[in-house]
Amino acid sequence: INSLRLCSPVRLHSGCRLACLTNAAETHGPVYRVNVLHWVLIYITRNGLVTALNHEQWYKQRRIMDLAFSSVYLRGLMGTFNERAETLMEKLFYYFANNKKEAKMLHLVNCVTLDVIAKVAFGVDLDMLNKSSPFPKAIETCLKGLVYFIRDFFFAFNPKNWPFISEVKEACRFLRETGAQWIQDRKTAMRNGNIPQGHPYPDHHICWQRLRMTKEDEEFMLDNFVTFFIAGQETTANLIALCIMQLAKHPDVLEKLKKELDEVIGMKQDLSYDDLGQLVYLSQVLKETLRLYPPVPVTSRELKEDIVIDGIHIPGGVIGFFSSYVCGRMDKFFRDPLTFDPDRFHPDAPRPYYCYYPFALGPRSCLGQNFAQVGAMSRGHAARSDGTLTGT
Ligand code: HEM
Repeated sequence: INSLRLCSPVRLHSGCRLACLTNAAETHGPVYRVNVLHWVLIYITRNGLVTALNHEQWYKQRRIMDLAFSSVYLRGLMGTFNERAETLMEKLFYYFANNKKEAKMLHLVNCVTLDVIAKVAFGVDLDMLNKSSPFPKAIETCLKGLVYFIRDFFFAFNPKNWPFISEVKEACRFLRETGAQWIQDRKTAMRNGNIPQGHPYPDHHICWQRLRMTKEDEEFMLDNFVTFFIAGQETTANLIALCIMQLAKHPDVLEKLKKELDEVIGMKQDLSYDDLGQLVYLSQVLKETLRLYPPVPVTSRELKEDIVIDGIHIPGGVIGFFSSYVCGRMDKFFRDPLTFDPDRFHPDAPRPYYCYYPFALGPRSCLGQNFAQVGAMSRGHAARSDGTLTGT
């Protein structure tokens, strides 16, 4: 309410609006009603990891998931990362290059990241590179809906936008129904003591492990089903696509990277987790891409107590916004900030101090940070200087 009073009645700042909605969700729980003139709006906030407001609930989920994303666990996923990178390279080589066809890299890496998350998190084979599916479009539509909704309070009231809003609702429904179906399949498999064809659900898949599938587990899974696809898929795909774009613009960086890949990987067919640690320049290139193009450019945190920053008093209770995008482009923090220069992240260079946080900082920082980096790096290894596929 305070935020509403502070804002112009015609167009609410998305920040104030978020603050207001966050307060409401905390006070009234996951479903609440807001009356605006004669309109009744029902707000539903789910409890996926990114959006969980209740600390206890978040902490419980995060503890389970931290284990699932640990480096010990990620080691075991290298097979899937390698396999999907290989499929992408085959597609690029045999289909696009051999037929001299233009490849839309963002679409292709979207398919691969989707495949990887579905496989390692849920044990499901989608094979998006070779089969068409409504999945990528549904995720894109949900994200677009989210952005438009945050930008403009009255978006939903303009009849011009109603067809798009129906599309967003349909996309959300599709994602949740698919999630519910996967959970149902899993339960049936557990009940029958077998693993259905095409749905190999051994307990080491991220989201099934440690879950007994109580009603609460099911809710948790469904919320996180959407969370992982939204939080983990597009972000990683954007990172890879933007990195490819930068490499195309900077042949010198590409050459240096190829040299490193040749030296570290050579003709080896599969990358091991330990190989990744040696791909120092590739990691610098990815970091520099994230500096200029952070896939999550803004994050927000509610201040519990009053705080003074740079001599300015900020009262507790307000929502503070942090932008990795803005910090990453400030001359004060990065000299000549618009120049793409991976050597800024050379191991001997001074480390950026609290001005570089593409995965956010603190306890609510990105759960999938290592996962995303391993995923991006294992797709980088195929691009070697001899132009061959890995292993051929
Ligand atoms: C380049 C890729 C990625 C980037 C740049 C990124 C960035 C971020 C950022 C900035 C946050 C904090 C959001 C906030 O607090 O407002 C976050 C949270 C989160 N991310 Fe990522 N992310 C990436 C990939 C992934 C992947 C691959 C997954 C999972 C498969 C994932 C899962 C999550 C989850 C679950 C959270 C919420 C953590 C919590 O609140 O405890 N992310 N991510």
